[in-house]
Amino acid sequence: MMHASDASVSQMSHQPIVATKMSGEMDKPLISRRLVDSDGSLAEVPSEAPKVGVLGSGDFARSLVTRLVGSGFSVVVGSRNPKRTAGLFPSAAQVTFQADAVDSPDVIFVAMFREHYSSLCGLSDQLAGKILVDVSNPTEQEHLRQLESNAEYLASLFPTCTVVKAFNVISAWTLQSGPRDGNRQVPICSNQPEAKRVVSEMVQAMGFTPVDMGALASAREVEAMPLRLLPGWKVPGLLALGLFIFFYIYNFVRDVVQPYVREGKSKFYKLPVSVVNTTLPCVAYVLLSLVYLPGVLAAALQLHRGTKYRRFPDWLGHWLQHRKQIGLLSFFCAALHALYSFCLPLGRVNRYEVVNLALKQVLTNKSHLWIEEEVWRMEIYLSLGVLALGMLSLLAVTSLPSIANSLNWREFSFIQSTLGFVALVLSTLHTLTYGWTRAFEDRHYRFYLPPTFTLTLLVPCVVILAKALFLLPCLGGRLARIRRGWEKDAAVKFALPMDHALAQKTSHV
Ligand SMILES: Cc1cc2nc3c(=O)[nH]c(=O)nc-3n(C[C@H](O)[C@H](O)[C@H](O)COP(=O)(O)OP(=O)(O)OC[C@H]3O[C@@H](n4cnc5c(N)ncnc54)[C@H](O)[C@@H]3O)c2cc1C
Ligand SMILES: NC(=O)C1=CN([C@@H]2O[C@H](COP(=O)(O)OP(=O)(O)OC[C@H]3O[C@@H](n4cnc5c(N)ncnc54)[C@H](OP(=O)(O)O)[C@@H]3O)[C@@H](O)[C@H]2O)C=CC1
Ligand code: HEM
Ligand SMILES: [Cu+2]
Ligand SMILES: [Fe+3]
Repeated sequence: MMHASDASVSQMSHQPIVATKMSGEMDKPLISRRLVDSDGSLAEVPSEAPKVGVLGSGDFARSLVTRLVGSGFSVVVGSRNPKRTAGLFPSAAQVTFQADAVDSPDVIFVAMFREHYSSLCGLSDQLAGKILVDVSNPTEQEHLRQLESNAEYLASLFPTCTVVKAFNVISAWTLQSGPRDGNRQVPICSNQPEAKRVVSEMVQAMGFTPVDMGALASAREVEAMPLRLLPGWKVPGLLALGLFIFFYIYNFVRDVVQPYVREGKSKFYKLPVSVVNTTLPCVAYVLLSLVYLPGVLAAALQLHRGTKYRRFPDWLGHWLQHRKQIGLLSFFCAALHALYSFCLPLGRVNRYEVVNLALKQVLTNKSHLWIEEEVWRMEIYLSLGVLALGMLSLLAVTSLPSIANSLNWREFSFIQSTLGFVALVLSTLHTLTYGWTRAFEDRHYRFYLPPTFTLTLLVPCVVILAKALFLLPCLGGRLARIRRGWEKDAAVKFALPMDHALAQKTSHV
């Protein structure tokens, strides 16, 4: 049995303890971190570092051993070919044959792949009664194919051992560099609480945080954890991708196909920058409006129901929870849009167009090209775009946990809710001043398709109008009351169990 503190005590004072063994009990360190066990009984001060076995000599085994040695454990590695592999391990670790390695430690890490577990069956007598730690990760295909988790499979091969699932979510790299990089949490499960406690304490001694996941039946779930790639981002990511594809095709048809079909002009040069820079802002803008739409829907639902004490439908609850990801994706697209916009004047296209225009003017003998309205429109929409992006950057910065933690709840919600909405309004003005009268001019309808920006305006305008409506005293006051707990049917109805049963019997609504 070993404790986190046992391990760290022996790590810090390994030498003195070894020395005291020879010179007698009196010379033991006066202050030991753990003289009394949690149950009140006197705990033995460990006379030597706790011993741990590791089977396997691969990447994971090497990192694990390095970390274990660094955390004060005495490690013995079991390899099929110890001569060849000994050089790969820190010199403090003992590397020997599998059969020799499993004899003395009570805890043995199995750092091998599932398909090789059965090769250990010859050791089952020696392993009897010990704790086996399963660190394995299935691949996606294996996980789908096998109903039984790797850990349960190991347990079925060694019924006399206690299997603990742990460390599979930690990469070999994180193990080696210590818990400074990457995830600190190590989910643990096992059918035996005592074994789970022993391994939890080792996890802690190694600088990680154990998370109890219950019985070994949860191993399948624990093994699925590393397979999940950015769980909260899947739906928002697909949404952004879907919008991108839609708007890209739409703009491709309008800006490239239509001129080619109708006038035989080749405008394929627009594909890398121009079409992308018409697509990205539309995606950013629509995503931004989708961040604020669910709040409006929630408010409308509360107004309609006259209470806030009823659960939102699942789709709305889910949507509300994914706003952060949708918002950050919107920010990402908007930032790319800004960069692309800055790049537009750098392209050849721009230079040729400027020169051609200049030449045309010379030929038609016009000297001063200056359209006051165009100038103002440009200046204003650029300024609005920059302001909107600035606001969004503020939201993005405050979504970093370290910064969010330094704000109080009101500050955070002011930035996220109020300034975020201001960003939506600024983006709308940016889009409107960019679009200007284009929506009403026939020549901008190519193949009867309206200019792209007109498509994006629908949702944001609904959100802005709804927010304005909620500011009206009649609706806003009611909403504020509902959110403070007021209910439409003010009298709270108490139903005695008997009444309830009666009501059920009599009414068949
Ligand atoms: C770049 C960027 C980064 C973002 N980062 C984050 C982030 O880090 N974290 C995050 O959460 N969001 C983030 N978002 C999403 C978005 O900014 C927030 O969700 C924002 O709070 C939404 O504002 P809202 O006014 O629509 O909704 P809410 O702030 O939810 O409020 C809507 C209204 O409903 C009320 N209300 C809210 N919840 C309840 C409730 N349970 N019961 C009763 N009334 C309620 C409020 O009082 C408010 O009046 C980000 C967005 C962007 C664009
Ligand atoms: N690499 C990583 O970042 C992570 C790995 N894991 C898990 O750790 C386990 C080991 O992974 P990793 O170290 O990367 O794999 P490797 O292939 O690098 O190592 C596997 C080791 O298994 C040993 N072994 C024992 N019996 C056999 C056998 N019959 N055939 C082949 N090898 C055998 C070998 O050691 P020897 O030749 O000395 O006997 C070998 O070094 C896997 O279950 C993996 O899912 C979990 C989390 C992260
Ligand atoms: C530094 C910030 C920004 C700059 C410099 C900028 C610049 C531009 C430019 C130059 C255009 C015209 C593109 C073209 O000619 O095809 C444009 C259009 C547009 N911008 Fe921005 N913008 C910025 C920020 C934003 C933000 C934050 C949003 C919204 C989230 C946004 C949404 C749009 C939209 C929807 C269009 C119309 C696209 C179309 O239909 O063609 N912009 N912007
Ligand atoms: Cu989800
Ligand atoms: Fe103990």
